[in-house]
Amino acid sequence: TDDKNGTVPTPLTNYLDTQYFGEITIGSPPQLFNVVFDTGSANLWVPSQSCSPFSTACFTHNRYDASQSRTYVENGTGFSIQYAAGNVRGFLSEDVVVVGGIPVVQVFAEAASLSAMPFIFAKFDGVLGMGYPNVAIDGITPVFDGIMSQHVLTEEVFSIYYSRDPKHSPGGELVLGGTDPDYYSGNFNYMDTKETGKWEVNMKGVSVGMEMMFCAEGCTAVIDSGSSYITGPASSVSALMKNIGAQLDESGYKVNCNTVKTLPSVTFHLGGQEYSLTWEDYILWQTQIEADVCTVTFRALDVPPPTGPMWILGANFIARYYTEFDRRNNRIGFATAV
Ligand SMILES: COCCCC[C@@](O)(c1ccccc1-c1ccccc1)[C@@H]1CCCN(C(=O)[C@H]2C[C@@H](N)[C@@H](O)C2)C1
Repeated sequence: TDDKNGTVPTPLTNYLDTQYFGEITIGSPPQLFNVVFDTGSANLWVPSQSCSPFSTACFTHNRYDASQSRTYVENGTGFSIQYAAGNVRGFLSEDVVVVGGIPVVQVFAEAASLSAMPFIFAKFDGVLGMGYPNVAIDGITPVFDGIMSQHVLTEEVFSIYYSRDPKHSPGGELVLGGTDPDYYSGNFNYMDTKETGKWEVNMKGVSVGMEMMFCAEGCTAVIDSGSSYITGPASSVSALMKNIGAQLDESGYKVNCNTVKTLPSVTFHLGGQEYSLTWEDYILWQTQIEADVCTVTFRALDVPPPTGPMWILGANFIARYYTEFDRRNNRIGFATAV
């Protein structure tokens, strides 16, 4: 991979279009970890060597061993993070983290306990939050802020490409300091983030087919590279699922695979532009032995006001629209992914 603005792009792995992650190293000599680059959070954590052998989720992943690193600095402050599903508990440590070829001395969390659900299903080891400092737990300076303060980036931006087809390689790419023209076509359309210091924007509405059906009076859209799916208010998502004839079962909304090609586009009105997803973008078609399964990659999630009501645009959106996260201008840019 050639050099882009002083950094090396990080190729990402795409696991079944639902988990995207890439490699970083921590410590000297470097210890390898696969992490989700998550714009919806702002902390770095990886499983710890000191985690209990009974913590299956921890035991089946790469673990950081402080005793093997000559650049390790003890901290010991407690740490815990609660996700929509799952939680992580541990303690803080400091060491040299290398992301996209750039070293940064970083305070991160060693996870001593990981909830079995959902981390036993994780194909990655940890999470590297790419969010703003004000959402960082314990006020820890996030990795990207540590990199920006070194003034090695041509532009204070990072960009994410997620592939749509697990068979293509690479499954995605993170660029620090720029964008990668290999993965988008046309121009970027930009929109300012809300003043909250989060990767979220004002959305003007959500249409199904030609009809504006949701968020007509405006709402918030979070652009979240750490979410597999799109989430929306439960009332809106259930109305949308009813409209496309989807049934909710224990693992999400399903549609009959032979109706899929007739499904309407779902359009998100952001920054004066319309971003449409077709069935190819929002249906996960899994060929199984007995019958194919077609999962709708939308989930209901109610976030109470004042934060909500909100939609979270995750990997299935980013896979269609190559995304540039601009910390210099506090804006997000979308271009058509190729
Ligand atoms: C694109 O790749 C996405 C990675 C998968 C995310 C995820 O699907 C997952 C699946 C299996 C095992 C673990 C995790 C997982 C769990 C927690 C953190 C990171 C990954 C998450 C499942 C629960 C809801 N969800 C979030 O809240 C996410 C929302 C996001 N902002 C994070 O903070 C947590 C997404």
